[in-house]
Amino acid sequence: MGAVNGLKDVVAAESSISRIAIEDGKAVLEYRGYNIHDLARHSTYEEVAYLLLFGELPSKSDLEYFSEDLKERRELPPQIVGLLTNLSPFCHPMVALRTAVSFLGTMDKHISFTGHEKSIEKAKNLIAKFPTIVAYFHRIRMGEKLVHPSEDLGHAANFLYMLHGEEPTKTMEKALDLDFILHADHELNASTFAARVAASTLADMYACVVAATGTLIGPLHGGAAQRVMEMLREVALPKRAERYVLEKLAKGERIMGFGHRVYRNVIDPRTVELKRLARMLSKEKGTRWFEISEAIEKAVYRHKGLLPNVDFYSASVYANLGIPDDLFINIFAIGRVSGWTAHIIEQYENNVLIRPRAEYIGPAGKKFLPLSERE
Ligand SMILES: CC(=O)SCCNC(=O)CCNC(=O)[C@H](O)C(C)(C)COP(=O)(O)OP(=O)(O)OC[C@H]1O[C@@H](n2cnc3c(N)ncnc32)[C@H](O)[C@@H]1OP(=O)(O)O
Ligand SMILES: O=C([O-])CC(=O)C(=O)O
Repeated sequence: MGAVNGLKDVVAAESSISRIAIEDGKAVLEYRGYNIHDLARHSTYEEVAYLLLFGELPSKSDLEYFSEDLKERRELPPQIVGLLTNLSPFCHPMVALRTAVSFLGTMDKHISFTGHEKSIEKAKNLIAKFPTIVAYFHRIRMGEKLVHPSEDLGHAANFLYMLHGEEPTKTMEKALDLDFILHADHELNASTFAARVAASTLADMYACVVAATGTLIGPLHGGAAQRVMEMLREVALPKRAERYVLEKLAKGERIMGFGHRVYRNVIDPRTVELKRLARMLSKEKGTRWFEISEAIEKAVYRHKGLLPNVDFYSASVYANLGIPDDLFINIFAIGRVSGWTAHIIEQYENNVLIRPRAEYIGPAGKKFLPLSERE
């Protein structure tokens, strides 16, 4: 059999974490069997993180315990604060996050343990500390005083509090919580696959999450949302969307936030939720980001037949939450770390080394010439 470049449509692992299917012409996304729309409407990110890690929805007391546990793990060791302080202020916040994850590994005496209990501990630590790393690095680079984690606020509200230095409104809190839920997992996307490849060698969880954060940053994956925002700023007015799209397509360039490896000709169910959220926030904040986005969506569909992916409406959601453009990928990572760690644990617990083959297409059997004889 020939090579399947990009592993397109190759089923490369068994997993019981998220299910993507096309049923009756519509895309369905479930986490551990629960539909994303139900989770979006009725749960919180903490509930979803618990579901992804433990496989079942928590009881009320399980959730209280888990949420408290996460709160207690939020603060960063002074060494990590020192590291963030010493990074260059022009370091991309995703590079800062990746570096901090690696550094956290140096402080874990049980770094190489891959057993269930220790892995859950590491996962909870990473989920709890990701927002603090992102908010602290942002405030440090802006020359602002750190805002320490709150003991009262939930995961999403606490992040906005640490970032902006003031408690968010209920609408902002709910919006970011919903965004985290929608980004929490997505089967074998590139960053999760990278994490699983690392896990399949029994590398430590920090190494796996470093692989995932390093992969998410790429513009064909999580990096697209930041580029979407650059596009929204460049387009600036809904009436300019059509021309922008036509010019891009004529040059053979990709429009960021459109197209998807799995959702082909069907709308990503997360986009439906994010579009609703983007519309609501733009109205509430009185911005034009939603209008511009919708005009671009229509033009791209008209001229290329492509649908928006999860990164597209995320951009205007984040802009309306007052999040700087270069933190967009980090916001994705804060949501996705629960999925990454759940996949790493699943890989450890049913491990087979991931090592596919390549179809060799270079020259073969060439005669070796010693250096002195080469021209
Ligand atoms: C969280 C996430 O990772 S979601 C994805 C985020 N990434 C982006 O938004 C970046 C823009 N999108 C893309 O580059 C692609 O759609 C990907 C990488 C997401 C998926 O790529 P693939 O599954 O490999 O699709 P592929 O690259 O083969 O594209 C199929 C066709 O659609 C075109 N196409 C796909 N996406 C786009 C786009 N965003 N803009 C313009 N054309 C596109 C391709 O040029 C190709 O056209 P052709 O058949 O005329 O050559
Ligand atoms: O699944 C993918 O290929 C990309 C994606 O939408 C995600 O990671 O959320």
